[in-house]
Amino acid sequence: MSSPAKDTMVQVNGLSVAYWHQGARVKALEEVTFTIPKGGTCSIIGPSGSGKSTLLYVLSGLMDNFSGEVLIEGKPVSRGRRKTALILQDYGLLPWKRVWDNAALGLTIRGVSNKEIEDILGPILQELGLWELRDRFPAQLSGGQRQRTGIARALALKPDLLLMDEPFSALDALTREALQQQVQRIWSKGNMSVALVTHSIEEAIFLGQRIIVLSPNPGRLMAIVDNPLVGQKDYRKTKEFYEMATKVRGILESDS
Ligand SMILES: Nc1ncnc2c1ncn2[C@@H]1O[C@H](COP(=O)(O)OP(=O)(O)OP(=O)(O)O)[C@@H](O)[C@H]1O
Repeated sequence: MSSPAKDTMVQVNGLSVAYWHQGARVKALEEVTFTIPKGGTCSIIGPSGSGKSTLLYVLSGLMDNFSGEVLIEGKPVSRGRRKTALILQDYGLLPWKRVWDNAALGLTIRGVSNKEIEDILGPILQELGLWELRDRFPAQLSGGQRQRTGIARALALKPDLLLMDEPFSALDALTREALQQQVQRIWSKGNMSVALVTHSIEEAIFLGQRIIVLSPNPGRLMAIVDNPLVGQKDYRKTKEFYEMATKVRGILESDS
């Protein structure tokens, strides 16, 4: 087993995953290798079917049927890791619970006291602009507000590894950009490692210090692009952002 550096949060070595479907073996990922540093953000981009969601399931510990090595903080990935949080596309909100209770759900399940929940959740809801909406039900929220509630729930658990599967895909362009900006601010505080799956080249570049590019099915590693200007003011409007988008697009198109 290789020994990861102390500043590495995620280390993936030669990861391959296959599913069985109607008696046939369907390859999802083949020999994928990369790392995510502690406190670093990483976008995972690739066409439909390139194994992006599969990769997140493996990192979350939900899927253990793989070959290769997956280490989180130097230890083999496991389902019970309490400091890993996963946010899925449908936000996972319970329709009969108010914003507050939906955001508190993970803490409630862990048996955290109401007093402690208040102390943890208050600042998070404030930061995400949800405080005034805390008594609403999900049906009374916009898509962006629902997504922020899902993010609040994950942040309340104080994860050191946050995994997000296309979290903004259902949102209109402006809401999406505003929310990207908001999560970028939270992440830039640097105490969390983040892996974000996306179809969007723009989103990958706006949010990931490192961009993992996967090939069409089965997903192989096409490139790891370092994106050091992430978080820079008005990055989206710069020449460098445009050049980075052209570079990532070129890599994606080189295998289609
Ligand atoms: N439960 C399953 N059984 C059989 N095959 C599956 C299963 N889940 C995924 N696959 C296949 O594995 C491959 C990778 O799927 P995955 O959902 O990880 O890709 P993706 O890149 O996230 O796709 P998308 O961008 O469309 O969400 C695809 O070919 C898919 O059809």
